[in-house]
Amino acid sequence: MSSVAIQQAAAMAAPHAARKQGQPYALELRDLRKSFGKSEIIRGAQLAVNAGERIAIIGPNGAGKSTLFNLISGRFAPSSGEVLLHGERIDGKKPFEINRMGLSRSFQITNIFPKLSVFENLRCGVLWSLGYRYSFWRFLSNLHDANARTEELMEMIGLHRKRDTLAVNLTYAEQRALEIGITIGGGASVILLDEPTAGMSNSETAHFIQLIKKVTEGKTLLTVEHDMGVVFGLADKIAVVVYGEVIAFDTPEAVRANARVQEAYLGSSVAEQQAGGH
Ligand SMILES: Nc1ncnc2c1ncn2[C@@H]1O[C@H](COP(=O)(O)OP(=O)(O)OP(=O)(O)O)[C@@H](O)[C@H]1O
Repeated sequence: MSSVAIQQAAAMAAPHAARKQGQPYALELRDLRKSFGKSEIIRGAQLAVNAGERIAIIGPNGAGKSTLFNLISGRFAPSSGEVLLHGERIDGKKPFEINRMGLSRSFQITNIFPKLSVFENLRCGVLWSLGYRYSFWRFLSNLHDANARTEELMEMIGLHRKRDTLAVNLTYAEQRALEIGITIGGGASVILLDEPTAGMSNSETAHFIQLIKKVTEGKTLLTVEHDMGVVFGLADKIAVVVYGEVIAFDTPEAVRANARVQEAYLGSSVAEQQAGGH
């Protein structure tokens, strides 16, 4: 993506969602720490995300971005500190419990059922979220709603014409769209996407940024991202993670101008990537 396109996309990013007084943050990390053996990987991370904000988490390789996602989504329990979802503690809870509380993390493509159609894949996600696994009778009563919701999702992610296509026969970009459809299918209000455009061409990426914006409208979005075109096109705010700490959390413009960030990571990277046409 060219630097002009990046600036245009940044200008179009949603205005920052304001937090009403007394309302909890959609997601909050308080002095979060995680050690693997003797190595402390996350070192007192702090973050407070308002409902409806789109956040990109960036940082050098090995800074701890994926580990943060794993701590938030419940794959890892923190060594200490707190994770709050809409003001409720979720640290230490299991991934499915956190999912039920309204936070959904993108499934990897390997979690798409390759031999099921687009419709069937999406409906699995929707039915799961409606709780069909607890009761067959509930499953039957929910089926109508689930079908309607699935049709709506298919339209939203632009795969309605591929309704009966098996997931294995979709293009890579279509599979990633399906993955996002499954992630948002359950109606979660906080969505975590791990490098959603990785492996896509420039034109696919530009299209996908718009798709992500559309399907996460009104939701809180966190992405881990390396591509600065995606970061500046998608994010209301950027969290810069360096060595297990959030060293800056601000608007793209402010982060770009932040001396500590430039020194630690971003200055050269943005300049290089923009010059490189990303
Ligand atoms: N399960 C684990 N056991 C031991 N060490 C781990 C584990 N998971 C991550 N680490 C270590 O934690 C550090 C941070 O890794 P992490 O994957 O979170 O970084 P990252 O910022 O996502 O990097 P990248 O941008 O390269 O994906 C690395 O040194 C990694 O080796």
